[in-house]
Amino acid sequence: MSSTARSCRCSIAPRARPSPRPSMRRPVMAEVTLTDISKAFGETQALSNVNLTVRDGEFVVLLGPTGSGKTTTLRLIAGLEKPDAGRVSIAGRDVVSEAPASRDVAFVFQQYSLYPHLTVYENLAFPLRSPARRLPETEIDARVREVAKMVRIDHKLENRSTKLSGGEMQRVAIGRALVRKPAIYLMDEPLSSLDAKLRGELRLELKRIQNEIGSTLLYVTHDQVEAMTMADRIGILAGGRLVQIGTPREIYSNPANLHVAARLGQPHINLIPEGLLPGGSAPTGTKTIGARTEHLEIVRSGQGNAEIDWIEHLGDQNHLHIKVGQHKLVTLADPYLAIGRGDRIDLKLRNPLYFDAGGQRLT
Ligand SMILES: Nc1ncnc2c1ncn2[C@@H]1O[C@H](COP(=O)(O)OP(=O)(O)OP(=O)(O)O)[C@@H](O)[C@H]1O
Repeated sequence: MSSTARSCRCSIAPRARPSPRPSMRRPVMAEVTLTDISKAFGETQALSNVNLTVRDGEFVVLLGPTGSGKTTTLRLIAGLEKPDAGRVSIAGRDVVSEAPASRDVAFVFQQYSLYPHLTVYENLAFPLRSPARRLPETEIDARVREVAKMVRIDHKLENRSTKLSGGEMQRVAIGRALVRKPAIYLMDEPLSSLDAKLRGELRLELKRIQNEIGSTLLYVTHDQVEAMTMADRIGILAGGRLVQIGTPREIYSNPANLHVAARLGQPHINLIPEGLLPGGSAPTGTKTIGARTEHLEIVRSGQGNAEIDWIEHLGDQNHLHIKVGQHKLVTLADPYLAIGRGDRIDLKLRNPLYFDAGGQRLT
């Protein structure tokens, strides 16, 4: 894994965190570190030499295609799997030999695993009622009500969990992790079973809550919009390796290789051979050029080097499908751009991304 050494062209000022409410403040510092972690299941190498630090209070999102090792990473931290090699430490303590219950982590899964016969109140109180905790009822009650307010389910405390909508159930599942105040929250695609509108709403809620309580959170998703909007840093996993970690802006603007470049951006980055389009100045060894919308200049011209093949109307924006010889590119365009199917255009590159034959970024 390599933490990208490239400097970000657009630096992002650290965000000020609001002070957490006194009762929700976490009792311990909670940095999580994976050192040289490898894990195989039979012939499948799920993770190879993964090094990752989630800093205290940080929201890190692991993004990667199916089978890239995201869930395995969470399960190793939670103690549900043992690494073949490497160390897992939480708050400076090596936890590899500790049982899951002693690790002080809370796991939220994709499917809200609520107790259907219990009310929302009882579901939220459940983790606080373990014999090991022995919390007084008054404290349990105060915590349940505070968390219910935080996840905006306080108006349904007496409802059976089966009487809730999908979004409400997932709020309860998140609330049930929050009541425990663990050192770290691990979330495995907690929003993926919800419809797009709810996902958008809960995305904002989750970010707000994490900001409010300043918790350390490692979150797994396939969804680039979730990663871009929620993460302090995004870690890109591919084939069991952490190929890059950085702020969303760094990962988007300064991808270390073709794989990372293709993970972020809508429409997908256009990957074209060097020499296909004029403009830019390719360094020696360039094989492939990565061109997003902001790297393409379009001028209408009767003699142009490209042709508009198709226009997809998305409402606020259009996707222009452009043909350059045998190659097809897609770019975003203003819906008012006076251009139509079959029009010829001049297409030029403007500071695109350059990659060598091995797919590594060149600058
Ligand atoms: N218990 C297991 N037994 C055998 N193979 C496993 C097991 N758990 C994971 N794997 C394999 O390890 C690899 C990584 O799996 P993992 O679930 O971590 O990927 P993922 O990135 O979370 O995928 P998805 O997005 O589909 O959940 C995959 O090839 C998977 O098939």
